[in-house]
Amino acid sequence: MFKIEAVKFKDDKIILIDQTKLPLKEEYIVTDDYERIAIAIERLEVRGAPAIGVTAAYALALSVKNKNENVEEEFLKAYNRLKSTRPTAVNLFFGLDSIKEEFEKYKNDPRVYLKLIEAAKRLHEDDIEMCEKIALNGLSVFDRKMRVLTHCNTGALATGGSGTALNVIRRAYFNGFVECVHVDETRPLLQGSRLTAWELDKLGIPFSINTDSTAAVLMKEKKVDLIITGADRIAVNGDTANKIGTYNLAVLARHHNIPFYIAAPTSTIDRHCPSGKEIKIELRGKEELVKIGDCRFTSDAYDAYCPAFDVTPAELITGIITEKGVFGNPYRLENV
Ligand SMILES: CSC[C@H]1O[C@H](OP(=O)(O)O)[C@H](O)[C@@H]1O
Repeated sequence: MFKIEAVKFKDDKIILIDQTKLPLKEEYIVTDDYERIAIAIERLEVRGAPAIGVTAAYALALSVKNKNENVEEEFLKAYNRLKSTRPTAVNLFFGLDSIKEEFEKYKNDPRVYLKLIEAAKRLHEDDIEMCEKIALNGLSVFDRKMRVLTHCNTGALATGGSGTALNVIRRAYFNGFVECVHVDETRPLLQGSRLTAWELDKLGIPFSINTDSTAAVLMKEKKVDLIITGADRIAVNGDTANKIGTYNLAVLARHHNIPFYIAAPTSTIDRHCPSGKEIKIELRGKEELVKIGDCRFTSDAYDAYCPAFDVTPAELITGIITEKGVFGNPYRLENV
């Protein structure tokens, strides 16, 4: 069976499928250079909170490969460069800090590279296991065959494993609980119509793509029974940052009395973040709004506002599906 992997580590190289080229081309980036990985994260050639955390961990480990002098200096240079790539997804910092902790233990040990790679592989294996537990726990939110709407991409392309929200949908489908999936195209970078559609097609799960602005009428016409999206950072009180347009869905879901769930690993919970007010939202360049791929469709002289994420307040979230279970309101996630 076709296996989708956002990131692989083989023969001391990181292998990424270039997500900016999907679904029309399947091209790969193969490198051991952390700077190339930093650029890949910034360009969203690899994207999705857990996927960038795993990828950055491998890249940081590689920064000390074959280094015999100035090892700590090189490591910290790589750490700071990778840390600067994208500000919102907490998994990036979780991955980098996991490797940094390991480096502090082994920085004077000749086996330091091997130890850091082992730590990165453990992080990757944990992510794979987390994805399956989330999918299993997510089954509890289905009480019948349901039509599910999702936003952005939260499948294997967004993680080190089989995905979060889209993995819940996948497992529910193969357990007979999903009739079809409504896929928000997810402007401006179209992670839905390009990546989620590609994954569902490979899985043989029935879906249809809709513009983000069509989600409201799908709910009004009672064509949606459940909404599940991913997350990039979850505050202790349950406020959740996710792809821009998620907040819209949560407000609409409340208006139409439709259950709205977030699916994410507990590594996406920021225990130092009391509420959504403290979450830094990444602003992307207006190029991403005035072009699709290389095709410009409006003047670049116009101003544009392009936040990559928005924050959904906890009171609009029915439940948060994690590998440790499904949590509900009121959220107190500092010790999860
Ligand atoms: C499983 S995390 C997926 C999460 O990441 C996406 O953002 P981006 O494509 O910009 O990396 C989006 O917010 C998804 O929900």
